[in-house]
Amino acid sequence: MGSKNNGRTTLEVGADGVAVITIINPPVNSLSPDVLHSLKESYDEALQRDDVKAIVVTGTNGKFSGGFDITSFDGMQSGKVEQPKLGFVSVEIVSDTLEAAKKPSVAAIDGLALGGGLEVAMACHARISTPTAQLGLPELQLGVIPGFGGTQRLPRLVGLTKSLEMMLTSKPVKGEEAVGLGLVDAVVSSHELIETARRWTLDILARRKPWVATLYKTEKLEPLGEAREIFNFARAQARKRAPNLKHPLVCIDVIEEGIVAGPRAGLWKEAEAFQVLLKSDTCKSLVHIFFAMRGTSKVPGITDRGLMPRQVRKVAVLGGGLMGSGIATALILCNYTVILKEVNEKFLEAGIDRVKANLQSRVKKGKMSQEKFEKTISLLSGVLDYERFRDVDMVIEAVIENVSLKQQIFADLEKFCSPHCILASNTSTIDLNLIGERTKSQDRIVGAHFFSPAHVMPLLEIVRTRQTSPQIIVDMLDVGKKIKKTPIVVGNCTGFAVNRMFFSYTQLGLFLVERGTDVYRIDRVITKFGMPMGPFRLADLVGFGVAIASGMQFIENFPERTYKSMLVPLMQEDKRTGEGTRKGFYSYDNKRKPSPDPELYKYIEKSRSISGVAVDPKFVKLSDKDIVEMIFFPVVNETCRVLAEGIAVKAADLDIASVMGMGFPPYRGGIMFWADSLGSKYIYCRLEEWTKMYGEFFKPCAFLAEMAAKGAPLSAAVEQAKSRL
Ligand SMILES: C[C@H](O)CC(=O)SCCNC(=O)CCNC(=O)[C@H](O)C(C)(C)COP(=O)(O)OP(=O)(O)OC[C@H]1O[C@@H](n2cnc3c(N)ncnc32)[C@H](O)[C@@H]1OP(=O)(O)O
Repeated sequence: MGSKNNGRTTLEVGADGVAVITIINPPVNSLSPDVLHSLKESYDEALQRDDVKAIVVTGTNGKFSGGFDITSFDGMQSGKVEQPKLGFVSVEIVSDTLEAAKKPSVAAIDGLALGGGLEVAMACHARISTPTAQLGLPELQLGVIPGFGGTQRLPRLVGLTKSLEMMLTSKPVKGEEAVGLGLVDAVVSSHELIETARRWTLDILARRKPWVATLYKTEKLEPLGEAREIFNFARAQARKRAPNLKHPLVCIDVIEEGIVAGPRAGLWKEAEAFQVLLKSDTCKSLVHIFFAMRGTSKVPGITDRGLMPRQVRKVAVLGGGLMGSGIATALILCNYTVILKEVNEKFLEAGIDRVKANLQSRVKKGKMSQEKFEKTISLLSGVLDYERFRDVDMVIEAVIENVSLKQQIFADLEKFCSPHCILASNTSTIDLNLIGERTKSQDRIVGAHFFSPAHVMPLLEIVRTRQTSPQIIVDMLDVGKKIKKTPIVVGNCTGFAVNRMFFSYTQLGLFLVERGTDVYRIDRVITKFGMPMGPFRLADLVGFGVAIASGMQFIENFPERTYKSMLVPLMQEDKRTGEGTRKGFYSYDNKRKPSPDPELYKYIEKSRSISGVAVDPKFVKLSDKDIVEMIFFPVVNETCRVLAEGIAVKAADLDIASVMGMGFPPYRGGIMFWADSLGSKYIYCRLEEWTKMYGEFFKPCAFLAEMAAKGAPLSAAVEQAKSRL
């Protein structure tokens, strides 16, 4: 199958006649083609040897297996690596060698058994796990379905409803839940795991415990009529949740085949579907996102220097507003001690109340116990001055966007904090060099740009200036990881990476509306493309105050590519500023449900007349494809500039920025990956055509022009991007 030597299994036979087969392929013991071959060989050997009575399968270093080796997907997709013949793993190895073996086997699961890892475990005749082990079939998050028999065995162990939930959401269960579900047979601590599994397999041999071939179990399966209803419900849910995705529906079909036509038929249908889905654009995009997410914390010149992150124990947050309180919440949730500073008692109390409310909402949803709430909130204390800042390891400033205020704060911080303290600002627009102008500490000033609500949104932009020291970036990356954010390291400029993309996105909506495209149609088309909401619904949600403030920054810094429409200011004049005022592009009822508002057309008319633009029938009848391209190609253009200016290290980081910061659909691989699927030349030509018709605003940047001329993909251009850092 594969050519690279990539992992193996070992076989050790004890005096009790139990052979322990151990999967070894760090870091997660993934099932590479080599591991799978070796697993078959170890099994064949154990089955042949007379001194082996029974088998235990386990993984090295406290991890059973993280599943099929995702790094081998690329080779199989491009045809560089030969795909295993149909059914080789699921039928020949997993079913006909492991499950059909004449000697009993038990899986000893610690750490994780995901995807193919759990599928191997389910083919054993029993499973023992540790209470915290994670067991799941997360293949759908990679655009494929379980391919080693998981679609057939999981329903037979836990029932249809739970197995569908586990596969369709890709969420694992912990060992302690798994035992209740029937997925594992017993839960024991790590140090008892192998011994218990050895005894268990000998007990099976002696018929003191059942010898179960899961593929043929039926008692957990619902009767056919009921099963059909469950499938139909699951299909309706899958269509509603992700209308553009086919593989969840394929997964349901494959499970159904096993119920209707028997598990062997199900296995073959699964094998065929897996091979087809592996080559789909959705799978390629989602696998790209998987690796891109893990790649954002690998920053050339920073994380390859052997620097170790310093320990951050205590963090001070300045400002208890929406952002500051969200940041404080994110920190205490991950066990950091936090001091929240405000300017007076009233603001301080309000800030602490916001943090409490953030935690309480978890308690209400049953995600946090009252006891955990008390323990978490005890990590937070409030102050009105800098006295207690002397022993903090990091400060995150999150006050209003006012340059002189921030300059004063950083000058004060330099006086009160220790010289090792990291000085971070949550500014979303202001130049960090300006913020640190009145200090001598430029080397430890860094941007920590959170997205609202900060305790929920997964992205963190870490902004570095030319002076920020690599150690500070390494420290920030570590804190980011500990508070469960995906960090992207970016350079210092107006709007950094995410807001620059966002700005193009919202502006183009205004351009189209002034020429006659319907507001609500644009939102519908963009939602159908896969964004969580269209640009107008989003503007309402965020509130026009933010849109206007960042708009001003862009007009100032990038005037040649700012579309100047009066629509938003006109609405603001009438106090229509979005969801907060119950009226924006939509009107909102008591439950904040949006509906189209005919009054909006009055404002559109007025802004058209100010801009001197007439309705163009072409724009009234624009196709869905044209709407998508006119909204997103300028975003691609701006993203190219961000890359070419060296604001981002690599295109894949911008894919993650678009997915996690903007809500760009991950199954399209992020903005640059999607652009490359269409081709740089095509995007360049369309932008050129629009530039001629509608002005400089659409003009493709030099980087895009260069890539188009070479016929090169935008994401292959890392070397060309000259870093400004
Ligand atoms: C036919 C079958 O049905 C098909 C399959 O099995 S498809 C695979 C199904 N399995 C999965 O989807 C699991 C994917 N992995 C994960 O969710 C997480 O990596 C994890 C929960 C296993 C570990 O998470 P965490 O401890 O945070 O470590 P994380 O940084 O994600 O991973 C550690 C390293 O292992 C790699 N890795 C994780 N799972 C892998 C896999 N299945 N194959 C290859 N590499 C994998 C990661 O890329 C990362 O590599 P890096 O250090 O070079 O960046």
